[in-house]
Amino acid sequence: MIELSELSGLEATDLVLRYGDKDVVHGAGLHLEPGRIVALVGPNGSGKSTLLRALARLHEASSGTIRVRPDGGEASDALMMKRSDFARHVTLLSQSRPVPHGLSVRDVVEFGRHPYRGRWRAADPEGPAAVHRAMELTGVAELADRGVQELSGGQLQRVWLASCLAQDTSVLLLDEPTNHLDLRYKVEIFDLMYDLARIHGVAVGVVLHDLDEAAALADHVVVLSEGRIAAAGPAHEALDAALLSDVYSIRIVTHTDPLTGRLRTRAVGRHNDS
Ligand SMILES: Nc1ncnc2c1ncn2[C@@H]1O[C@H](COP(=O)(O)OP(=O)(O)OP(=O)(O)O)[C@@H](O)[C@H]1O
Repeated sequence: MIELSELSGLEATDLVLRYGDKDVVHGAGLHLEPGRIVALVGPNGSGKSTLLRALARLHEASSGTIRVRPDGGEASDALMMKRSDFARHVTLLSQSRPVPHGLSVRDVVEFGRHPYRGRWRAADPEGPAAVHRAMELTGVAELADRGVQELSGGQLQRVWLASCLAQDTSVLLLDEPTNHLDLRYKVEIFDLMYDLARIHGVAVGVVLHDLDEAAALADHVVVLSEGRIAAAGPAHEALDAALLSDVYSIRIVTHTDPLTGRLRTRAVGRHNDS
């Protein structure tokens, strides 16, 4: 297991992100700390995926800073790091990935070890154990020799997650990771995220649409609206009913579940205003 003291998180400040000449994120900041889960929520098109992709250096920031502290020492400018060095510290499970042709599940999970192999396919003594562990954690070990093209959407999602886990990073970014998953795997992936944060000290940043899931899972919730951070903090603070109603343009009510003490939200439609 990784020592907590060796780990650091990722800190982004004042990120401006654009497509062409259109700004879609206007100066957002985010701090992902070791051992904690940050959920990004917000309406469609509010900039969640773009922000996550920028944190993973898959979308170039027009301005702003992203820093990571790879070895527990001084924070480094992530944008200046060598790609392979950065990939040892930060990984992203993105929303949609093309299905590779002719590859087995094991091949795809092993791809997660690419930052450790280098250009000349150098030895990666920890690779086999990391791949095995990632497949066990995500429940895909029994699929190891199957072609990824044969898999269901949910199985494939777990294979991609296994590939990210094999990368063995201290920052894990997940864009709607429970898409396509049935109830069992959804709960298991949430449990896994919790364990990765709490036991292994990983800094987790996750985009979720379900506000109740965000409230249940995250230490810190960030509400994005039209590319700006509308609220941030513990769920009970950030998920304010009036603010959410404004952000989502629909009436949203909240209450605290008396059994769990967790915040629950409900969008009130025209036919369920009871
Ligand atoms: N490739 C692209 N080219 C141009 N504009 C884009 C592109 N991708 C996204 N956008 C725009 O950027 C804005 C933010 O999109 P983004 O996908 O980050 O939002 P999101 O909050 O993740 O949305 P969703 O909840 O629907 O996944 C939207 O206005 C979207 O139309």
